[in-house]
Amino acid sequence: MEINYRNKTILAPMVRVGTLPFRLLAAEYGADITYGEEIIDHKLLKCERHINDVLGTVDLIEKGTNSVVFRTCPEERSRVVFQMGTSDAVRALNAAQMVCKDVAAVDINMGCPKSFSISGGMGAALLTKPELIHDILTTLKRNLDTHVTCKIRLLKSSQDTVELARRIEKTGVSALAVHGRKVADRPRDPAKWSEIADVVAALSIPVIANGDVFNYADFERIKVATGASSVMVARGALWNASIFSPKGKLPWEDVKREYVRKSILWDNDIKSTKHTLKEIIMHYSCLEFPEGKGVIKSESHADLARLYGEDKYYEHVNKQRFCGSR
Ligand SMILES: Cc1cc2nc3c(=O)[nH]c(=O)nc-3n(C[C@H](O)[C@H](O)[C@H](O)COP(=O)(O)O)c2cc1C
Repeated sequence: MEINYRNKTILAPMVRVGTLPFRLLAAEYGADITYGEEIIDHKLLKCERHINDVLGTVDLIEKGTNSVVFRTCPEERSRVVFQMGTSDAVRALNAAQMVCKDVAAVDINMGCPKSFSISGGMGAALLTKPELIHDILTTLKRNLDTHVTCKIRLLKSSQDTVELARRIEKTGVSALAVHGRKVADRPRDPAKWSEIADVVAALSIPVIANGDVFNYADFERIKVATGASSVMVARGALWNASIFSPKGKLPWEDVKREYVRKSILWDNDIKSTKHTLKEIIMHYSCLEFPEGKGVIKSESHADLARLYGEDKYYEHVNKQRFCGSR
């Protein structure tokens, strides 16, 4: 299925946040492309693909468990990007083949600075191995009938980043996302939009600019500053997914409630729902207050539905499921 990377607003990959309900929420507010959370190839290879007739979803479930590693639905097929962590071309291909028919693109994470990624030779560890990057991306490109992209961080100098970006472009990827921070930078350090601009100027494929977009107006600002036509947002969307709406942000309480409803509807992993809610609450309020304590104590979506006064909706969804439709 065709996905066009020019002039797009994009939900960034976010671990434990970017599951189906959050992606659908962002899309409802206007996100054109929505990335899933990073999933490691080893984990995907332990999964089986299931059609979930009750929810109308495709689920990748870890064998021998009930754990849903990835859930998607036909409604998002044309815009969902599956992001993978890998350090090996053949393993990446085997894993990608399990999902490529259900998603619009496969993206390789080359920016994660966390030690679990680096120690496994994944994420930002790839940035210093251009040969391996080439091997992984060309193997995927040659063998998959879907878009292949990757997401990088900035290297030590702008010249180094541009050199790597040029090598990546030669592999035939459809787009390159650039997070405007270096591996050692912290999230509070400002993203270097000028160094993203250097990459945009050097490439002809679409470059997706990422870093420090917190309002709808920032989409235009980063486009002007970098020359990139597409923009990716992580924290700005996590805190208020209606950032994608040209009409302006909705109150965060309303967005949070809609997220709870979608999590109930799509039977989200409760850990992911709680994690996302906690992140939102911590940004605007405090986990010590009754709402935060209530989220921490909740063990199921039934508990969360009670907390947010959505018990009727929860009952309705369950009745519908019992009757055979979502
Ligand atoms: C909660 C959270 C989880 C993240 N998980 C991922 C991930 O799975 N893969 C990835 O490439 N980047 C991940 N990132 C990095 C973001 O995609 C993005 O590059 C970074 O936050 C900068 O964008 P921002 O300034 O809009 O937040 C994550 C960021 C956050 C805040």
